[in-house]
Amino acid sequence: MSSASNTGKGRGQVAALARTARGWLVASVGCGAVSAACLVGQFVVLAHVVDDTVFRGQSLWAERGLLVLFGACLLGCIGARFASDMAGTEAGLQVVASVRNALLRHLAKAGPVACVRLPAGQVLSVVDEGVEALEPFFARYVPSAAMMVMLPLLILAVVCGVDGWSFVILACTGPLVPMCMVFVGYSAQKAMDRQWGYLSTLAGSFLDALRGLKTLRVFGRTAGSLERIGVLGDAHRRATLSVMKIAFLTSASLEFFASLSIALVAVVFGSRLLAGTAEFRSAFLVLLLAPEYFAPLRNFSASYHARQNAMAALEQIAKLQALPELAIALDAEEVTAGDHAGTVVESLRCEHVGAEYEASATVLHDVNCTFRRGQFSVLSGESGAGKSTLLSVILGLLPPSAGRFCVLDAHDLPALRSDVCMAYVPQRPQLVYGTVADNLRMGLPHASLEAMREAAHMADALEFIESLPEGFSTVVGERGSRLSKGQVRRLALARALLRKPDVLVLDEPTADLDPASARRIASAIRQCVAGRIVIAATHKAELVACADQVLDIADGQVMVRAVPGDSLAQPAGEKEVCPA
Ligand SMILES: Nc1ncnc2c1ncn2[C@@H]1O[C@H](COP(=O)(O)OP(=O)(O)OP(=O)(O)O)[C@@H](O)[C@H]1O
Repeated sequence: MSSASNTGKGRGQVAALARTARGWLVASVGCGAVSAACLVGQFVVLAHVVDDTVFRGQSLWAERGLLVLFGACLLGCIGARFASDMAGTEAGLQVVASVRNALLRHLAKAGPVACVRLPAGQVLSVVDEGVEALEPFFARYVPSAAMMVMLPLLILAVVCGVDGWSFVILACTGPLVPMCMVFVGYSAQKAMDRQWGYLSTLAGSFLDALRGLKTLRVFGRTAGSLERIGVLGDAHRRATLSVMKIAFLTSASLEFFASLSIALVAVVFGSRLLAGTAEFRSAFLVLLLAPEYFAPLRNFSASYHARQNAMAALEQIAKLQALPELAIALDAEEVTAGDHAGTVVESLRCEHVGAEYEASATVLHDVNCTFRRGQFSVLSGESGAGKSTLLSVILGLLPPSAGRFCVLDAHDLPALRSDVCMAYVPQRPQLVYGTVADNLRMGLPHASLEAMREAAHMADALEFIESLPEGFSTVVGERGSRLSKGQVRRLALARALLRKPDVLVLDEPTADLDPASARRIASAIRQCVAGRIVIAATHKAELVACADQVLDIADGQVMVRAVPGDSLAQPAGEKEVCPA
């Protein structure tokens, strides 16, 4: 993508973001204007008072009116500057909060299928540091950019009325600063982009190393991984240093121009004062104003790297925002049993459904099948056949690329997806750092202990939970590291059952389990079938043996296998075929 189109996009994004905190930004710039006016007023009054008392023999008492005015301007300047800073900070914080919320909402809509297209480390660093980088842009850069225009123009106007030579010197040297900023801006932006690239890769590598510590250690690759992280850290340090170098060089060149210009004004005025062709009041006022003419330019330069940083961050944010919204939007995400009274989901139906992750790489095509209430359906097939893909379509995480997936209610009428209480046990269940109860309540936030015990009992997890040192209050460790794989799986099943779902979707629910545990889980699943739709993807014979319907997936197509004693001919949930 060309840098011009990037810049255009960046400007569009900035304008859209500025609208979210427009009030505070206007307040910040407005207060900045008041402080600029007070500052100039204060110096005009001071020059008057000093001239009157030192050269015109006036007493301070005679100047009391001007002294009060000076005090008022001083206080007004301090107060307005404080208010401007506070309003700018508020604007920055508001933008950060709104961008982060929007980004998180978008990631939720993109869903897990789209989110895995970017490395987790990158997503993490953008949502964290990337969004934070917008705060100094709106809190400092935007107000200082406004101030850089207002205060120098005001000073130029005053100086123009006081002394022509000084006006010419300031008017000629002032624009050198923004020109210098534009010149260094391009190389600074490149350095910033490089810095962001290293930060994202570093965050991703660190996360991968933490997750795969066990494997790295067994393979003897811990040192190699640490070395790689070290190299990346070093590259990030160097990129940061080059950014700082540009920032320091910019401010040094600015200082040079400012000092040169002020010295020139002083020398020109000094020589004219000596020659008696200029008066003290004007010279004093111009010398008071000259440093203030450059101060906002200096502040602007100091905050310029905030702009570069924000532009680099916006580019990363745009990549996250470009993730497609694959997950079906469920407004009623907190749907639980009872919330959808009146709708009893009778069946789920795939009609000529196709599924793909990337265009032209179809995983499933022309899938026709029905999942009925009170029926346990098993998706079977070789690894990579597309079982999890079909589950993603059913869960609404991947929209069908062809055909349609529909939900039918008790009257065989289409029901809204958001009316359906679904629960899911993924192939690799995720537990959070917290207690057993915390993890169960992710399924149903205010579940009672009794409800949790009941769900745990159904999932064959109650016995092991009660044998833990603190029962339901035992901390499970990072991603359930203090539990066995089988215990994690049973806990995840209990979490799903706690929701009392209409539709229970399970991906390899008996993986990692010994035959006895697998049979117990199969039997537990079988017990849940009454009154709900249960669908599992599995390779395991003990689950296939429990099924009312087996769907074989091969070559992207689904074949319904005949099962002896099909549940259509048998009352719901009463099948007892789980092997002992
Ligand atoms: N997020 C993804 N992006 C791109 N391709 C994917 C993604 N997930 C799966 N695939 C591809 O889709 C195909 C089907 O994968 P899927 O996970 O559905 O198979 P599966 O039958 O569940 O396999 P397993 O039994 O090993 O879990 C595979 O070729 C896989 O490489």
